[in-house]
Amino acid sequence: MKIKVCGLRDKSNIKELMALPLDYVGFIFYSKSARYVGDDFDAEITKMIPLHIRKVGVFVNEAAEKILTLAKKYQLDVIQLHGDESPEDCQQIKDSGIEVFKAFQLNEDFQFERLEAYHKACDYFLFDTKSDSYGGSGEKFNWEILKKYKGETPFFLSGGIGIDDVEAVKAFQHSKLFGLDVNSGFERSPAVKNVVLVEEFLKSVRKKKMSNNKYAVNERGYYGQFGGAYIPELLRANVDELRENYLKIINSEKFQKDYKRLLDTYVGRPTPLTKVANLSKRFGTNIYLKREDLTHTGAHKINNTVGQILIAKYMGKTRIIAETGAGQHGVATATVCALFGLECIVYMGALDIERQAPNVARMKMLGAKVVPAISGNQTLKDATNEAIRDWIANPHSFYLIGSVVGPHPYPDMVTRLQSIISKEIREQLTKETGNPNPNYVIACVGGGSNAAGAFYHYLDEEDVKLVAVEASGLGVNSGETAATITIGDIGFIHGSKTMLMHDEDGQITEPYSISAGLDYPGVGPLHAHLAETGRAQFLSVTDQEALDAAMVLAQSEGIIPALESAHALAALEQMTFRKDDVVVVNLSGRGDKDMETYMKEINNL
Ligand SMILES: O=C(O)c1ccccc1N[C@@H]1O[C@H](COP(=O)(O)O)[C@@H](O)[C@H]1O
Repeated sequence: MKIKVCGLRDKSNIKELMALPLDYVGFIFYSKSARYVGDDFDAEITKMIPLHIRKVGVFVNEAAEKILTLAKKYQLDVIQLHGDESPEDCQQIKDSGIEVFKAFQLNEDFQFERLEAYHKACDYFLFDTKSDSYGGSGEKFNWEILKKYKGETPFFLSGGIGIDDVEAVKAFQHSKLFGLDVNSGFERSPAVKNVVLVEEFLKSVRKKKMSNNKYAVNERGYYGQFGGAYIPELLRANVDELRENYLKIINSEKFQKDYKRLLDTYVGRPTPLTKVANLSKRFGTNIYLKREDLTHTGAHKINNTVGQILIAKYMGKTRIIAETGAGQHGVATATVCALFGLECIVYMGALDIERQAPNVARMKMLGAKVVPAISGNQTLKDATNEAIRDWIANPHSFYLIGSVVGPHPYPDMVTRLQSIISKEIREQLTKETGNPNPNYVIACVGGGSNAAGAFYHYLDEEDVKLVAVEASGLGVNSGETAATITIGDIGFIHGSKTMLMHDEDGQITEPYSISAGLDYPGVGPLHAHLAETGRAQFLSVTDQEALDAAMVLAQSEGIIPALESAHALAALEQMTFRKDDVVVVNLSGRGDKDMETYMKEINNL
């Protein structure tokens, strides 16, 4: 929720307010207002305002020429029009490249149809109370009226909002509510705000709503209708042992201390949140990359293997089994087994062993035994079957799964271990913009572990739009795809009920994507639930679109992304953003491992 504090002019008061996480500050250029900045307002005052706080000039029926002159002098980012300005007046300001807020004074008789002519000409509306003055009346209106507002343009709520309105504000819901504009309700005297009260208001309004756990796993291991533990009887004891222990261990102080120490000193966390200027310019917004590519081993997978190896140790397990497709999870598992001196057996389809020679060599160098799966298509699915067979035969082993898939508790356990990603994003954005919540979090989805981690702390923050990007391979209808949510159905795979791709006989189909990490015929049950409830938007990106996006990032920012992450980047091309949106893309891994593919697929490399 964006917060604007309006009606400022006193230099020392403004200085104090600048220490608060505000989004907008407003200056009244209407001479009949008690908050009028005055004819000789010092332009140095607006210059000292940090760039991330946007400066709004408030005008009433003023000539466009004068507005634009003052906008230049005071470096205003936004013009708020509070009089009887027409859509053409708004458009004229907008055409000059400045953002426009148009204020409307509401009462029960307000005709919302009036707004239709303004949508194109305004960036935001501001709904204030109908009064004899043009604004700043300190009067509230009945917010219920806004149920009638069905327009596209997001709005600020305004009109006499004060510290006593915190609960009402938190309870008020409207899909187009963008921010709050506060003014006379926080004044010591005209144009001088009570900084302590403003700070208290900010904290209370932004305090994380008590999680309603709408998207969390329930005690039976389900996300809505998805999840559960559909496993052979022979596996029951192993899975139950893990289910009974994982939360106790993860929540223990000792685990938290050991896990944090490893994340900080071995994995290399926190990973940076990089604002990418050239990409931001390209998409006309503010793009940040969460740099999982900078972790040890070069991808987010290590957050999970470090956590699971600790859980295995605490459970007294000495033998680790894993399956791997392209070898990345195998390498991350072999890495932590080497670190902890544990036996490591990695099952891998015989065909994948042939295709992924460097990763096979890495696993061997790290001391793991790589066992070929020679049944079926000799790919990931067959490797998983072998790993499960091994687990049944060797119950003292720990089966280390690499994504938010498999029977409960794996999806929840892996999500929690990856949630460090969104925990850090929140902390880093708070420092950077004053607000922990971005407008968008975008991540690629195969099984879905990097996306689950990037989404986790935002699941109940409905103002943050979650975007999951699947690999559509050669196209969603080409038969050569991995876009499970887009073309799949409900079914059962790897011990859980979820969405998967299957043929007419119900057989799971072989997925295809240029990116090995997205080449999976199912998706974690959390993501199936996010898709079904509409909490996350699912987009799909072809091989070619991902390759193009990888080139754009490499050549505009000097970062070569993993092919998986390139899918998340390519989704930017399918979306439209506002100038002041904050967009976080989870850059799940680095591109070194994909150089062979890039060299094969991109001309002149
Ligand atoms: O604040 C003023 O004096 C003012 C004068 C003329 C136009 C707009 C003005 N302020 C805006 O009015 C609303 C509501 O303020 P309040 O909370 O009721 O005091 C707000 O958008 C101010 O930006």
